Amino acid sequence: MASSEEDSTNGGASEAGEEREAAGKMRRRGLLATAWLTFYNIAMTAGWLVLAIAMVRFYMEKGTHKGLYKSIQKTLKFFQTFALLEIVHCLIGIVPTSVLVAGVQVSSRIFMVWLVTHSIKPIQNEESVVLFLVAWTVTEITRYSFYTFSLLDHLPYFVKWARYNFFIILYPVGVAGELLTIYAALPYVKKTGMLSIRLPNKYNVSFDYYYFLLITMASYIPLFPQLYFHMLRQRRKVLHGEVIVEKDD
Ligand SMILES: CCCCCCCCCCCCC/C=C/C(=O)SCCNC(=O)CCNC(=O)[C@H](O)C(C)(C)COP(=O)(O)OP(=O)(O)OC[C@H]1O[C@@H](n2cnc3c(N)ncnc32)[C@H](O)[C@@H]1OP(=O)(O)O
Repeated sequence: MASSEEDSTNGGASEAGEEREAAGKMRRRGLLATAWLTFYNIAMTAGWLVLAIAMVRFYMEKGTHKGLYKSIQKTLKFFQTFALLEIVHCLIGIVPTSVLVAGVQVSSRIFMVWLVTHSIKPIQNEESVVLFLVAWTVTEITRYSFYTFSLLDHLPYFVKWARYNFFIILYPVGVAGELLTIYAALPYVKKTGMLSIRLPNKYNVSFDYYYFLLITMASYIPLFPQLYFHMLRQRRKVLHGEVIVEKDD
């Protein structure tokens, strides 16, 4: 497997430059933050790997996706909820990712895990759930191993390539899985009135979860392209070295 060093076109000079850049990043971030991020990324890579293995094993043993979500839900909830720390990392400035970009990405996942798939049991066996689970799992194994290897300053070129190419397919697949799952939940939510607050009540407030789901689905239309084009810009910057002047995300 080629390494980032092999990837360089300028041989030794560029290699030394990369090492200086990595050392500079570590100094700016601090030893404690670097140690924490290394632990965090290794734990998250391991967590999503466990999830991937569990999914493959389930499918090989049962030959169906029915029951898959139930069998992996605890691991999924734990690691996806743990990812809330990513917003904290941005807020305290130990990673340079935009709080807004990370916030939209993580909160939409938390929403899918807790307020859709966990709460609406009849949809747990939908094929669309498998679609987003597979997209998320492959993405996260690649992303967290990319961060880990980068922090350790030994990034294999394949991991870098995968981080900035897989998303081209996996992002639309994941989003399609999420939207189809919410869509499948709509009739059940409408029929049961779950998670909704009806008037009259002593607080005089009403909330309709059915319409909330519709609004959430609609919000993918402006938000998803922004995340996708953000990733395409990152791809050009990291893989092709283009200098990109980013507007505030
Ligand atoms: C309440 C309800 C709300 C609902 C809202 C609904 C609307 C939602 C619409 C959108 C829905 C999206 C749903 C998502 C679906 C899926 O995920 S499908 C599967 C495919 N997904 C992807 O491919 C995800 C791609 N996204 C990402 O990779 C990131 O999450 C990102 C934040 C969007 C992009 O990140 P990016 O700007 O490229 O930067 P980073 O990778 O974060 O890197 C920037 C620098 O920061 C360093 N860094 C970041 N994190 C770490 C870390 N944990 N450890 C160490 N370092 C880190 C990174 O190395 C970079 O450093 P430099 O190299 O120095 O720049």
